[in-house]
Amino acid sequence: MTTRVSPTFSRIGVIGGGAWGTALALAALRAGRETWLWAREPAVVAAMTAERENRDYLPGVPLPPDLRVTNDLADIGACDAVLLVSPAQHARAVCARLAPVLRPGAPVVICAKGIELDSFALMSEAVAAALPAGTPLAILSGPTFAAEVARGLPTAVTLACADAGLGAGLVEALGSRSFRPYRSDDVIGSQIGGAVKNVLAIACGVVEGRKLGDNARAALITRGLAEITRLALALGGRADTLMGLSGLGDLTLTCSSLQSRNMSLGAALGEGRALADILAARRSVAEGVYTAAAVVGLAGRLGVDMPICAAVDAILNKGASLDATIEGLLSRPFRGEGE
Ligand SMILES: NC(=O)C1=CN([C@@H]2O[C@H](COP(=O)(O)OP(=O)(O)OC[C@H]3O[C@@H](n4cnc5c(N)ncnc54)[C@H](O)[C@@H]3O)[C@@H](O)[C@H]2O)C=CC1
Ligand SMILES: O=C(CO)COP(=O)(O)O
Repeated sequence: MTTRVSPTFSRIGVIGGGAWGTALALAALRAGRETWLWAREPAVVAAMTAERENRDYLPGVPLPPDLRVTNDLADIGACDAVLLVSPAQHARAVCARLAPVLRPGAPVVICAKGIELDSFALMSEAVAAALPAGTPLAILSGPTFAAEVARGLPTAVTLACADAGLGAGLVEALGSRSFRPYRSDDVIGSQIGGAVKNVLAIACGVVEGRKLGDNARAALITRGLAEITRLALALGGRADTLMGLSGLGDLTLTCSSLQSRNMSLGAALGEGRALADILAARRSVAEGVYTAAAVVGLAGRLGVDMPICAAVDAILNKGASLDATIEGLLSRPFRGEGE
């Protein structure tokens, strides 16, 4: 159902004291909202409160005194709208903890990018199953390195919501000169771009690490977009969404910069480092590592061909050799570009 009047949201709660949750909290503050940031680790809350900096996940960015930091989910549940910024594999569990304290009718904006490993559920499905029935949901996705958003550099995102009035209210609440949300009603398509581009960024990182060249990276981006679009269409998303910020926009960003945790992980793999060693040296999440298997499972269930994602999954999870997997991709039969 579409609400007629855009609701106003004066108090925003952000779940997730990682880089992106912290950056989004700063964006909400800049938009003029009272903002609460929940971090899971008491030590991170204590450090953010005392030092006014998130040294663990977003070092070097001062946190203004009016950012409220909390370890109590009830503070978030009392807000007018909630941004969910936990890693995708933990989103369902965090929502189960939020559910009993969530203000009835408060919308939850999903900002995590990924597909659940065990269930192959999209974030909207996993989160809806854990929250009270009827909780309004929206998706925020797009080309957004947290460190740049945190510094107030110009950024545009897709904000997708089935309810146009609610979507417009959330855009008003979160938007500012430097953080520009564009409305959409495609909650499926806007999730697929953000989830799958992380897997493709690992592939582009491998190309970088193996020194296969810029042509190969452009080919992967383009054929990767074809894979994303096929999956989104099979799930009921729209192709035009994938040509927008949450699709092409995010794919281009993440596949072109070693600022991306996914691309840099792929580059390290391409240089010959072992996945376990790369992961052991990081605290931050590289969602593509988990979404690779989920996307391949989901695509298999739907009969969608996703050879690049399957190649990444084979390298990460099935012990496939890098060179043999690259050779396998290059030896595929020639086909029409639109097939
Ligand atoms: N960092 C970025 O530039 C962007 C990140 N995102 C997405 O935002 C989501 C969160 O990523 P970041 O903030 O970058 O994370 P991060 O890598 O900076 O930090 C890891 C986060 O995971 C949390 N965590 C670890 N174990 C957990 C558990 N068992 N339950 C709940 N939370 C747990 C930590 O508390 C921490 O907040 C991901 O889905 C990511 O793809 C989306 C856009 C930009
Ligand atoms: O989602 C992102 C940019 O839009 C962040 O990408 P990484 O998680 O690969 O750093």
